[in-house]
Amino acid sequence: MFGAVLLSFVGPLILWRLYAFTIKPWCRPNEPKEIPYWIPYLGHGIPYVQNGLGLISGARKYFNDTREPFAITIFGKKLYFVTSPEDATAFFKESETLSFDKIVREIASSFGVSDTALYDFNRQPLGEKDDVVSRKTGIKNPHLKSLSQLNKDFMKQQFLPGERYYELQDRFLGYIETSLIQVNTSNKPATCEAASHEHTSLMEWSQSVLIDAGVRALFGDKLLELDPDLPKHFLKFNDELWKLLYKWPGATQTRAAKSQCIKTIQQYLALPKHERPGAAYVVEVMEATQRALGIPEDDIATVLFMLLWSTNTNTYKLLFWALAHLLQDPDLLATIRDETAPAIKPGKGVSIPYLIDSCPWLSALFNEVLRVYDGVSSTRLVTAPTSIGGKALPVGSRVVVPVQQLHFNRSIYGPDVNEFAPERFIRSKNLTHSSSYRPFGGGTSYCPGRLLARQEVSVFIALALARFDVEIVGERGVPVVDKGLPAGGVMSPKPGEDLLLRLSPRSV
Ligand code: HEM
Repeated sequence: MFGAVLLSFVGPLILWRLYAFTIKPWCRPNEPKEIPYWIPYLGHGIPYVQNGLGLISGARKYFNDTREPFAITIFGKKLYFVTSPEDATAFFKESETLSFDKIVREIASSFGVSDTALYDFNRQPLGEKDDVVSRKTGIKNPHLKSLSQLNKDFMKQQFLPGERYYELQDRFLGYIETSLIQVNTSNKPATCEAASHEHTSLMEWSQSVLIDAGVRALFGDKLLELDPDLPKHFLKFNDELWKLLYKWPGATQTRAAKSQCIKTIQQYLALPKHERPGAAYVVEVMEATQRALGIPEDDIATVLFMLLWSTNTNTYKLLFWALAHLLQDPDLLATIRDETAPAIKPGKGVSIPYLIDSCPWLSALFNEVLRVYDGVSSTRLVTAPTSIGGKALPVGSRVVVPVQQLHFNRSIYGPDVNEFAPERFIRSKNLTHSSSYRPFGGGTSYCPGRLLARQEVSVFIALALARFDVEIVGERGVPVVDKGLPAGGVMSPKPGEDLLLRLSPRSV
């Protein structure tokens, strides 16, 4: 009896598997091959959440490392993965049929932006008379763009060099500088909640200085006055955002952290303008244009929270890894301390052009940290028939470039690909222009914050080395990275992996 039931279940399963993974690929050679699985719908969902990077590397090797696009089914969705540099370039160029906007829309929905607001955001005005945003705010919109398209322009105006950018840069870097000036009696920077009275956690140091600067540079000081714990809620949310994106059950605490941040931004928005001075252009213009469209305040707060998230989600982790490696390498530390010293002029602040153009080892460290720890997976929705690497991608499917597959390509980076070796960027000056180096994506969604991210990390390191002798407490190697969770950005260390530091002021 049991045998018959088993057979009636197993028989069709074997037939289905034979059809899906042997016969169908044979009949349709122009479609990407798929990694076989046994349980329909589930596919490789669990291994993806447990060790997504390992699963993708395993899949690439399963197909003999040809780097042709391949597919993996994850919880009922078939994702197409692109891992060769040439295909990644095609992916970023193909902005017409591979839509990033639709993915942003899904992310916005996971953040809690309402369907009505999303509709308003993505609606293109039919003509000048219908262009309410332009009429009410005076913002020119000759191409009748939707508000979500205009937002991209606002972000570029804010984060790419120009008058508005320099204003933000001064404020951002000014906050970092102030945070690193004050040292209280227990030898820790004033803004840091250290792990003990004498020691500072590297992660807390990186988080407290950069998130504080990030929030203040965008919103002025008011937001942190309204909720001094905002950075804590933000970090809780940031660590677990993947649960919302993957609709993971039981993400109550993640939702609570998100709601807390949004509630504070809503309180901020409810204040009269004169009580919340110091907001950046991008915050002001996003608020004004959404109000013009009649978008409710809770949606405006959620959209501004997305802005806060996109500007702060990665950089503190980048700084953490840069310092974690630097502090284990006395020669590199001495080199970077020497080369950055001329950038710091007492009373005149830090010279950014000097740090960026005349400090090759600092740049090499920054580039190598991004190569090794950036776990970004650029994702697009296929909106019209598209072919990449000679393989047809079905309309409605998702296609992903997992950047780690490019950054650990032995044929590009050589036999030491698995080593942390900043000198590779000194040896090969053009490596950052390689199509296999894409920490900030590419094409129309090329990260507008890439310059600011580099400056934040560079200024922090230069000032920290000039102002402190930084020692690691105890015998610890570089913390172990958590490759298990679907990071979606710069990866975190595994829980409990951190470095304790002792900071002693240097006489400058
Ligand atoms: C280590 C730091 C950072 C990394 C690794 C990073 C990475 C990326 C990547 C890969 C994308 C493109 C996503 C895609 O095409 O699928 C992106 C987009 C974006 N990034 Fe960054 N980013 C960083 C820092 C920043 C900072 C500091 C800001 C703002 C100040 C920022 C703002 C944005 C925005 C607004 C977008 C969306 C652009 C669009 O919609 O076209 N990022 N980032």
